[in-house]
Amino acid sequence: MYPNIPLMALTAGLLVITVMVAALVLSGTSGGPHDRSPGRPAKRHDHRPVLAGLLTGTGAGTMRAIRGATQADGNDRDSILEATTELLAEVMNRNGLTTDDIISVLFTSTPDLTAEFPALAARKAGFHDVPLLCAVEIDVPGALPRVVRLMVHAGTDRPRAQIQHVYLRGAARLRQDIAG
Ligand SMILES: O=C(O)C(=O)C[C@]1(C(=O)O)C=C[C@@H](O)C=C1
Repeated sequence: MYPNIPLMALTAGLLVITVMVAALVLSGTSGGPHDRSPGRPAKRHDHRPVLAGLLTGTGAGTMRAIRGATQADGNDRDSILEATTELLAEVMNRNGLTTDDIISVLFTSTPDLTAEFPALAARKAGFHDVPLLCAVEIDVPGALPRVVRLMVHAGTDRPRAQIQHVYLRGAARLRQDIAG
């Protein structure tokens, strides 16, 4: 009696497709990246964050965006790296994140900060395999000088209402409405 190889392959293929479709459907129904209901917590024994985690490629839950900003003391390498390192550490700590949870980080510097890329601070802090990008902020007349801003995308089980956005030093005045 020989095993029916084509039938076994077909069965295995159908099983894989079924699991993938189930994961997609479940992650889209609640707590997934397309969930527009603000702050709806996951159920106690909810398996959906795990499936969503598989889809985000991180250890956990839904992809969330976290904002932050700080002000460097001056346009020199040490000041930019020091301010950025502090900001990143606060974002990670206040939101209970590890580098495994991070999907990407986008930085901007005001046009007066040219001495160093803020991304270097992230690499020094261990974000080696995280996609990073730096850009120049819009040069709005009268805007706060020497500001490093960031946007972190991370996989997390926290509902959006519990995300802590971090504004430090002189940048604390920028978004008093959302700063944690
Ligand atoms: O959140 C900040 O860092 C701000 O300065 C505020 C603000 C905004 O108006 O929403 C302005 C400019 C930045 O590009 C991002 C956001």
